[in-house]
Amino acid sequence: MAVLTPTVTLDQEINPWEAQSARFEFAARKLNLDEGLWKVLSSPSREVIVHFPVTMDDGRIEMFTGYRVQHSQARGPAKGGIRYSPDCTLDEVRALASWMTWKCAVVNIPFGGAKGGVICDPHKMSKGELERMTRRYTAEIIEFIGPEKDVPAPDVNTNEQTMAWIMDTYSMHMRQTVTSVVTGKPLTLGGSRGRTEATGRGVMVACDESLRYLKIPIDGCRVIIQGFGNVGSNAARLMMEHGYKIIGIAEKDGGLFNPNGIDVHQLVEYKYRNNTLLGFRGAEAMPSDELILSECDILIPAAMENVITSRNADKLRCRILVEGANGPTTAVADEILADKRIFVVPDILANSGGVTASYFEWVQDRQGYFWKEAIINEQLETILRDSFDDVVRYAEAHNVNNRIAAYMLAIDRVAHTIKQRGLYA
Ligand SMILES: NC(=O)C1=CN([C@@H]2O[C@H](COP(=O)(O)OP(=O)(O)OC[C@H]3O[C@@H](n4cnc5c(N)ncnc54)[C@H](OP(=O)(O)O)[C@@H]3O)[C@@H](O)[C@H]2O)C=CC1
Ligand SMILES: O=C(O)CCC(=O)C(=O)O
Repeated sequence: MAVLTPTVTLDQEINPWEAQSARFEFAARKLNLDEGLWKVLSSPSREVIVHFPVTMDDGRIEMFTGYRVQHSQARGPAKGGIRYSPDCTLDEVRALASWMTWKCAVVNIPFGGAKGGVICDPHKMSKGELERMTRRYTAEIIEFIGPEKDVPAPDVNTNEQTMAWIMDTYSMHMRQTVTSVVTGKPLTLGGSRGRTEATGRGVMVACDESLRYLKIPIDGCRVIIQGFGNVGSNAARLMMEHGYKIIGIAEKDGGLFNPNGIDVHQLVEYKYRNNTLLGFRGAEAMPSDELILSECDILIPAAMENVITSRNADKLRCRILVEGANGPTTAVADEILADKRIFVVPDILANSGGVTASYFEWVQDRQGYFWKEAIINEQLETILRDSFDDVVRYAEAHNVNNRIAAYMLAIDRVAHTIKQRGLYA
């Protein structure tokens, strides 16, 4: 049975909220989920939309629109990143918030799900403009966030500096320093060792476990990665150091291909200096959309949504797809990948290393005691390996693919908590 009928329009197919809802409904039906719980879980519990002014460097006032959507707080405070993007929409943030609920449940950490976004083009803004925008956005949503309510983190185009501004703005309003209001902060402001690399590290663990499950050796395993930001660059570096061969890296302005492997350390250095991958001498230039269709063992989309759709899924030439990004594959494409027998590690499992390390950061901030990096990495890897195992065993037991298994496992855990709390009496 198809998760989403292939007769949907492309607009419907690439709407992230539709993509999330299609998988939720399919998994809920399989679970025979109680009708009331279905209603509770199929829409976010709170959607905040704010319009706010920012003084730009030239003295102009610009109005910005921001969102913070909380999907569920049943298992604990809502948790999830904030993204800055000109294409950010409410439906996208809704979907991302729901994916956070399922992701935290898959790795069994005590959080619900939320996500935030501001419509802006951060590449065209100065540091001062970004700081003023971040502080004003924080002030606008301040009553809805907090260590016990909703804990933001970095996502696309936000980073530890953004988190430092949010933490400082929140603390100014509370009249005391509250580090645990956000995660992904700089180390000196209550950040955690290992958080910056955590999502990439988790992606590597997902690749290791997939290979172990499929009985394929790691050494020389050929990998193509789309996106060379936080997730993509850290996954690429850690994986190269671990014996993988990174043969392709695709970014918005073009891709790089080298069948003998790209030196990721040199590429990180090059991008830092030039702010682009273009012109790097250690690989051939190749258009990004062509690169992600090239033959490889593992493809890792680690940039954005809707990269693999009904238009290109049948052209993929990878054996394993590990979703570093949120929502890179549409529900229609899922069916095509299943027909091609591509082994998929879904986003809510594959990129869960970030929120798992965020959980460690939140715990450390509240304890006021900071752990060594080796302990963080070890605990992160244990949680991710166990969660991978839970998902693939669930998939085998229920004869569903890994994505539906992850949704079923997560929905069941959240539903159980709601019933236990008696929220649904
Ligand atoms: N950061 C985290 O901890 C987590 C992130 N994720 C998800 O991972 C994905 C990437 O996030 P993150 O690495 O943090 O974001 P970043 O902003 O750090 O990096 C995104 C990268 O993707 C590139 N990119 C953007 N559009 C395209 C495109 N069309 N083709 C190829 N590359 C593109 C960007 O290039 P440019 O800068 O030129 O636009 C940038 O290098 C997102 O889906 C995010 O939600 C999931 C879990 C945790
Ligand atoms: O670290 C976090 O809290 C959330 C990261 C995030 O936004 C995500 O996993 O998509």
